Amino acid sequence: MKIETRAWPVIDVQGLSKRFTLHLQGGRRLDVLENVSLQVHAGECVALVGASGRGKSTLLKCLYGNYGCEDDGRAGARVAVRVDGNAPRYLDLARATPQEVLALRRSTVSYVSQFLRAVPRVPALDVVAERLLEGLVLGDAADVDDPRYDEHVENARARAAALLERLRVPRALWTLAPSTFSGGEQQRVNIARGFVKPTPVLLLDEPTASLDAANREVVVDLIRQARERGAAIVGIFHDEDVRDRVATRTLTL
Ligand SMILES: Nc1ncnc2c1ncn2[C@@H]1O[C@H](COP(=O)(O)OP(=O)(O)OP(=O)(O)O)[C@@H](O)[C@H]1O
Repeated sequence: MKIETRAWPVIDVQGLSKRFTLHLQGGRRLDVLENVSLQVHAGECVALVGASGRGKSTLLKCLYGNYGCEDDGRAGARVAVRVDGNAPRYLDLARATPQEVLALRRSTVSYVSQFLRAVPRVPALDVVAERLLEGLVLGDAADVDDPRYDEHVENARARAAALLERLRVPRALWTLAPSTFSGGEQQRVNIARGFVKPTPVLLLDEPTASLDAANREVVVDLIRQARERGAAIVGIFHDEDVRDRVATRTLTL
């Protein structure tokens, strides 16, 4: 489904601040983000730039709901959870319940983190396919009885396989759990998981960091295609060549 470009932003951050309180260090306070504003429309890719430690990854984690945002009643971050129809419906991340954040991740926001959090014993193919299975749980006794189970799992695995193929993950690895994979192989499984579902929002934390030139090209293509289908993308790309080719603008933190 192509998302129409509209006047309103899919991601709308207004005056966001984020501080950490280090309880084990006498309650020291780290002010990481100060009054950050960012609007991202469908089809845009905003690259976060700035020196190490300026809070680029922290901003992505706020948008993914990993980190709470400060809520002083005026500032905040919101993500449009309904992007069709005439008016967007936003989820305010400062006030969202854990269930709302989980639903947002299922339907709206995909996140490629720097490192894959590999679940022991789950094969690479299913790490990717799971993202497409909505509420179904692979192998769960109750779900196996669901009449849609076989068809859903087959479709999800076929789409996961196509993406792993495109990302050149050797077929012999698909049935193995990624915990023993090389850094680049793990990152490609991570990328496949992040891209397999065409969500309206994509958050990318150095998606090409441990990739060789050929795989970097595949990821550049995936990002451009996501933009073309209307995804709103925020990413960190230390490789300037990649950044220049995928980003529509930059935000300096
Ligand atoms: N959970 C946390 N608890 C305490 N401090 C944190 C936490 N997460 C991040 N920080 C601090 O926030 C600051 C910003 O970190 P962040 O990872 O967002 O920076 P960055 O701009 O992405 O850096 P880099 O380019 O090096 O990856 C750092 O000083 C970091 O130590």
